[in-house]
Amino acid sequence: MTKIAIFGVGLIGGSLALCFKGKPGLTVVGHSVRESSVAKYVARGVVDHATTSMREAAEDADFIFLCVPVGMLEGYLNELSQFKLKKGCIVTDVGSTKVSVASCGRMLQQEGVTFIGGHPMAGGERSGVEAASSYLFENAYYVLTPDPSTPQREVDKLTQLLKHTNAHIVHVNAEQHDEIVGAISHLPHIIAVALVNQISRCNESDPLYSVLAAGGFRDITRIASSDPIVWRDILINNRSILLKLLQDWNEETSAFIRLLEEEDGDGIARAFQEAGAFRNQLPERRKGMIHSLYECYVDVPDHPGIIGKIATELGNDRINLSNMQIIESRADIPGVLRMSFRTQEDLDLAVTKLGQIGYPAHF
Ligand SMILES: NC(=O)C1=CN([C@@H]2O[C@H](COP(=O)(O)OP(=O)(O)OC[C@H]3O[C@@H](n4cnc5c(N)ncnc54)[C@H](O)[C@@H]3O)[C@@H](O)[C@H]2O)C=CC1
Ligand SMILES: O=C(O)C(=O)Cc1ccc(O)cc1
Repeated sequence: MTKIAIFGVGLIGGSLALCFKGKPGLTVVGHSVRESSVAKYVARGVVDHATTSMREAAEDADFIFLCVPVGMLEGYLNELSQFKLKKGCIVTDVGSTKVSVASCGRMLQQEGVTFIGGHPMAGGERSGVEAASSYLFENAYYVLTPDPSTPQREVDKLTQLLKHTNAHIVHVNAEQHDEIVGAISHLPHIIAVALVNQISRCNESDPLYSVLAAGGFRDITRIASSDPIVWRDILINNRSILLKLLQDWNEETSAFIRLLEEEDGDGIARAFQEAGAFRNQLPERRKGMIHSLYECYVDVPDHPGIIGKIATELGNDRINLSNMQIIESRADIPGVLRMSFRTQEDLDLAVTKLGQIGYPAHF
């Protein structure tokens, strides 16, 4: 049996565990510092076995995945370096930054043990094992950052195992990773949080802000609901890159201030044209870092029986609904049902099916 130990069975660790569990020849052990979490992992069927003992989880493992917040990785690597790990063991992490962990990985100087940094570029604003899903990484990029001295055989072993995630494995240099991910993921999280907090302050004097912010504003700021501890650690860890990016951001907003002060309509239109041209050529179908919302809406005037009917019809066609919610439900107005799916494919299938059964979807 190949033993996989997962430290931190939350959104990412739990999703990896679900990708590996039940596959022939693999056994998955989860580790948590808390007894109550250990019981929960087993009860939810996410792992084959769980323990609060780091030694028990690590010592005869073939693969060790560190899936804890970025600020904890150094401590975990330090502790692992005190144990006698199995010869041939591969230790990897899933942290959202890669430069600092690469240097900590060098602490694992045991013969036959290899550290390879990793980052599955998929996730979401929810956290904890409750949000874990075996579909999370499907069609997403999974970055590995082996250094030039890492034996190719070990990189191949990890790549082979990660095939169970159905992600697309890519190799990126750790420095380049942190710069790009800083720009396309960390900076947008900061901007979303700042924007939501700005509007929240407006809302204190006029609650109509939050009423009208339903829908579009809520959707474009989804990532502001991400886990505070996970994101505290990411931003602190990548702070030098983020400080530079925020200076560039200040220049972008200053340029807009000037365009408005000078009532430069052509300049504003040009900014939209340039942004649109770049954005329109971004790849659409592959899952990016910040995941898309695969959602549609259906009017349900007579909703009590119809919700069950729609769920059953989609289920019969094996279309996986990830969430379903009535967002208007008063006697005097028609109900609107919001349906969320995990993939574009499920959404496309659902839209076709809904049309066939007389409930055309809108977006
Ligand atoms: N959330 C996301 O979408 C993504 C997160 N990541 C990375 O994955 C790692 C784990 O993140 P998630 O699974 O989202 O978080 P999570 O909060 O769902 O899971 C974190 C796990 O670490 C454990 N843990 C151990 N020590 C902890 C401590 N001192 N404080 C808090 N939790 C502790 C928790 O019990 C939990 O099992 C992080 O390094 C993050 O940067 C990578 C890709 C996507
Ligand atoms: O909520 C989202 O869509 C994300 O941005 C998910 C995410 C969070 C952290 C990562 O390192 C990678 C992906």
